[in-house]
Amino acid sequence: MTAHLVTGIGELVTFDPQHPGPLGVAEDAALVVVDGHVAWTGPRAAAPAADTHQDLDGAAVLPGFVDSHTHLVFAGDRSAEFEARSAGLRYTGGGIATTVAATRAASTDRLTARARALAAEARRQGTTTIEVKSGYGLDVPTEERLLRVARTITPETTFLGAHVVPDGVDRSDYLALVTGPMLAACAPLARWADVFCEPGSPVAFDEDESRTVLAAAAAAGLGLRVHGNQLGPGPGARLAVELGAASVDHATHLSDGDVAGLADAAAHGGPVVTLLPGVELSTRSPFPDARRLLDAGIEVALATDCNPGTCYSTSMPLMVALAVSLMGMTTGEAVRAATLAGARALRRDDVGHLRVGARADLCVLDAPSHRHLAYRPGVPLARTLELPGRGHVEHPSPAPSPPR
Ligand SMILES: N=CN[C@@H](CCC(=O)O)C(=O)O
Ligand SMILES: [Zn+2]
Repeated sequence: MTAHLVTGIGELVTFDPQHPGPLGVAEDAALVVVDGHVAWTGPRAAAPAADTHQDLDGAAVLPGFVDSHTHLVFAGDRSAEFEARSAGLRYTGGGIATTVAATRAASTDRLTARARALAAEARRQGTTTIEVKSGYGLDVPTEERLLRVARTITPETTFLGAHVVPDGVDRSDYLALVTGPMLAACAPLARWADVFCEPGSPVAFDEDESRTVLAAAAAAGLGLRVHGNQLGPGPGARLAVELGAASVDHATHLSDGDVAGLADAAAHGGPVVTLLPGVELSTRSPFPDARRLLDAGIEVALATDCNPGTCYSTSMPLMVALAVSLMGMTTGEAVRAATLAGARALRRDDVGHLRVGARADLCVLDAPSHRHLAYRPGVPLARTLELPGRGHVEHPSPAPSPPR
């Protein structure tokens, strides 16, 4: 058992109540890692002896980012759709069909290489835990293939057969496929199931359809997540509460009733609300009001939603900067949302913090404080700290326990 000591940490964000403030910050700090886990944190002057040592010269260290919502496995390019939005085109979800066609036509090797490149890109910016959804296959063999690719990257895989109804397929036939043979083929490869619940969209799913999808997934042993309230008001957040989902994502258009329901549920481990500000940036839409959710006592997470249609970014630092400057979050709240709350959205307690026993997933900033993530937007300050003896694995989390 080798102990590795990290010193010269100007500011160490732990979320450990033994250190001051809501972020559990130790200053002029040190951290000891044993067997890939945090064994000790505290002031440099009190650090125990260790076998190996590195010094960070005053850098800030945070838990690695937890990106709890991505669609990394796809082929093709939708930069023309992005460009058309600058001429006033509204996002409706219609472009998903373009990605589905390109993805079906791509080889598994090509899909794997691209997804792994995106995961590595995320890791270079400090992301150490990542969720990956299917949803650009929309037939049984391709959805299964996408989940097999996703599992080479992360144990946090999500079956999103109910992304949209594919072109030329009858809605009720597709619902039967998603909740029948497709679910049977995909459930063994996934930890979670998700649905694009957006009754205003002709391609996504309404309340009854979404409830049917989620109930079938829960019966197959999957934990639940919901894409809801993205394009307009709708039942997504309410359904997430009703069905005990771990997270409702997007949540841009919430009614007072939605917020009250989420706040009531928050007291009993109800859904985390995962905001995806890169989507509002890319689709030129109004940003969600994070302040309203935080003031109601709701756990708010931030994630990238990396996908070719609504946000082609793997950058958690960008999401933090957007949340602070445009969504009413403090830098501390945004850092919590990108780490601890992301872990809660995945029902993980081994990541997203640096309490003793946590995985030693460390994000180091080329800056003295977490505040610089928002203060210096667009500057590549964050990286994953590779520790001796751990080797370089893209996302080395072990298979987590079942969600429910
Ligand atoms: N909203 C649904 N799905 C994705 C976008 C998919 C796409 O447009 O390709 C999202 O989370 O934004
Ligand atoms: Zn999404």
